[in-house]
Order: sequence, then structure tokens, then C-alpha cells
Amino acid sequence: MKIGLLFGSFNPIHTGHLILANFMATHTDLDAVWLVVSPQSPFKVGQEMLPEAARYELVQLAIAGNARLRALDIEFAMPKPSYTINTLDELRRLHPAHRFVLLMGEDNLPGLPNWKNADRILAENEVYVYPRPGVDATAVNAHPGVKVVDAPLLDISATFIRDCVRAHKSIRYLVPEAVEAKIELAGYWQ
Ligand SMILES: Nc1ncnc2c1ncn2[C@@H]1O[C@H](COP(=O)(O)OP(=O)(O)OP(=O)(O)O)[C@@H](O)[C@H]1O
Ligand SMILES: O=C(O)c1ccc[n+]([C@@H]2O[C@H](COP(=O)([O-])O)[C@@H](O)[C@H]2O)c1
Repeated sequence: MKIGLLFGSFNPIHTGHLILANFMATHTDLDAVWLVVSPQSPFKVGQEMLPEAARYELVQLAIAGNARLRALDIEFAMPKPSYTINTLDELRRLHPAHRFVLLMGEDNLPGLPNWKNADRILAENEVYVYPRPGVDATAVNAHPGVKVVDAPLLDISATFIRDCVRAHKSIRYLVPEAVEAKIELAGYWQ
């Protein structure tokens, strides 16, 4: 199996993540996409985050019923911050028969050279990139292993979702119904 890995904080998961994941799982050569919930992104230290278990639960609610998508909590038991190279090594050790591809939104590409062991990440992995509005990532796009897919732009972010909830504005259709219901019931960001 060829599997795409979408690493993220998912604080919370939103329709942008879901369209990206499903597009990669159905419009490329990938067989499935695994959404890896990171307890602590190295680039978001000190930022407000829901507890990792709550973010993981929202991801599970969001992807329920989609056989091509799966949620992973593998980084919960690993050292923090969550360095992607360590998780890639661990996933290859656990699943030697699978081929893995790194997935990301275009906004993450300019910072990729600053990730831990970025050279090894790029040498060992194909990277499929989903375009994101307002990003110029041409420098890293030139790397032979990096492929930007041709897909509809989605101007949705977790930041916008949190801001809407705080302002008591509707997030209907910006997140799946089950995610909206859980956010409301639990009172996240209110
Ligand atoms: N609307 C989008 N279009 C393309 N890629 C996206 C989109 N939203 C998220 N991604 C990608 O999904 C991955 C995980 O993103 P993350 O969980 O940090 O969400 P975010 O919406 O960017 O969060 P925040 O607004 O809190 O920074 C990253 O690779 C990011 O680029
Ligand atoms: O490995 C790294 O050095 C690294 C640096 C920045 C981000 N990441 C991962 O990239 C994912 C998205 O990060 P962010 O900051 O956009 O939420 C998340 O899973 C992070 O752990 C990883």
C-alpha cells in the first residue's frame, strides 16, 4: 500500500483538512491517508492548544465512515515537540511493507528546510503538496521529490474556526456536523 501521511495539530480539524486528505486519497496514486495528530508542533510551542486527546477525538469524529482515512495517535507516546522525522522512522519500522508519502499544505513548504533533518526528509520521501491561498513556495517546489497537486483552493484554517467559536459565529459546514456538535457540547474555546 502507498499511504499519505498528513501531520497536523488539528486544533481543530476542519473541512480544509478533510478535502485535502480525501483529494490525496482519491485523485493521486495513494491508497489511503493517515492523519497524524501531533501533540506539540515544534513551530507552535507556547500556542494555545486543546488537549491532544480532544483533538484526536475530533479527528476520529470527522473521518468516521471514510474507509480511506485513518487517525493516528502514534506521536502521543513519543518525545515532545513532535519531530516528523522521528515519526516517519517509527512508522517505517512498524510498517515495512507500506510506502509512505508526506502530505502538507503549501503554507508549510517554505518552513520545511528548517524542520529537523529536513535534508533526510526530502531525500527519503516524496512530498505531495496541497495548494493554499496566499503562499509563494516556489523555492522548495523545485525539489524533485515535491509535487504540488492541482486542486481547489480552500481558504479555511483552524485559527479562523477558533475565532468564529470565540465570537459566537456559526462554523456550520466549515467543520463536519459531528465536530461542530462536540465543540459546542464541550464548550471548547468559549
Ligand atoms: N485550507 C487548507 N489548505 C491546504 N492545506 C491546509 C489547509 N488547512 C490546513 N492545511 C494543511 O494541513 C496540515 C495541518 O495543518 P494544521 O493542523 O496546522 O491546520 P491549520 O488550519 O493550518 O491551523 P492553524 O490555523 O491553527 O495554524 C498542514 O500541512 C497545513 O498546511
Ligand atoms: O519535524 C519538524 O521539525 C517539524 C517542524 C514544524 C512542524 N512539524 C509538523 O508539521 C505538522 C504541522 O505543523 P503546524 O505547525 O503547521 O501545526 C505538525 O505535525 C508538526 O509536528 C514538524
